[in-house]
Amino acid sequence: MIDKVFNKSITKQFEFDEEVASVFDDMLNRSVPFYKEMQRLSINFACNFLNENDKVYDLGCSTASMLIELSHHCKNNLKLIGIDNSAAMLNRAAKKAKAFGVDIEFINADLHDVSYDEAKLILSNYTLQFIRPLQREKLVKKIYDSLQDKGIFIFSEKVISSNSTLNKQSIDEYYEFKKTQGYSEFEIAQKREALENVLIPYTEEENKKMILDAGFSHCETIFKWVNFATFIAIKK
Ligand SMILES: Nc1ncnc2c1ncn2[C@@H]1O[C@H](C[S@+](CC[C@H]([NH3+])C(=O)[O-])CC(=O)[O-])[C@@H](O)[C@H]1O
Ligand SMILES: O=C(O)C(=O)Cc1ccccc1
Repeated sequence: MIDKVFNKSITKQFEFDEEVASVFDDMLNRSVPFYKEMQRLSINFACNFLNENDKVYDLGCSTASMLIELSHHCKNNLKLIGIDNSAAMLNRAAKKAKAFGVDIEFINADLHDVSYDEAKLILSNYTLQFIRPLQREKLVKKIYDSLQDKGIFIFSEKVISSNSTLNKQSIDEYYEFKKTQGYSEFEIAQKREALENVLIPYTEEENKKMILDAGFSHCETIFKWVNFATFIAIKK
């Protein structure tokens, strides 16, 4: 379904509710520049590290697009687990996984409340940005602790620039992108307001510092378009 969520006047904060879930795949494809390319690159990098029966978590899996694509592209059998605190998202995720014949365990919970088993790969695309800063650092430490040795954390985030001129230009560039995707100025402004204080982006440097502070030995940006970035972190 086509995303028209912000075509009408909205006064509440952004939420991953039934209405957003029902149009989510379209929303993400039209709101995240090069979403499919980011997904393709993340999967290719991930597959190089994965072995038979490895455990993979997707934190904030939404409608499970990433896990379904991963299962299609990796030659190994994987144990896939998707976690999200939106029941509306997981309903759609379960239906999609079934339709594509992919076996995924879904956990409807807050990312802070889950105790993670040891995993080879943890994915989290565009989800840490919704976690309050102090909690975010704690969650990343938990992610680090849950990974096996040589485990991998691949995540994507909307980022800001520490240079205010470039930051403003980046926001303008992103809004031009949204216009090319068919969003009106009204829809763009409404969503911007709804996301205020809900989506809290870090700079690329702050993201890397958070990762290294958690104990990871390496963090690399594998993809970046203006204010959207994908990182790969390696546990020694
Ligand atoms: N504390 C939390 N606990 C659990 N889930 C959460 C929490 N906070 C947010 N979420 C969930 O994180 C997801 C973020 S969307 C991820 C896209 C996906 N990764 C994709 O690549 O398709 C990104 C976006 O919409 O920008 C939503 O499904 C929330 O319900
Ligand atoms: O659409 C936006 O303005 C964004 O910043 C990206 C986004 C995409 C999907 C849900 C929330 C935010």
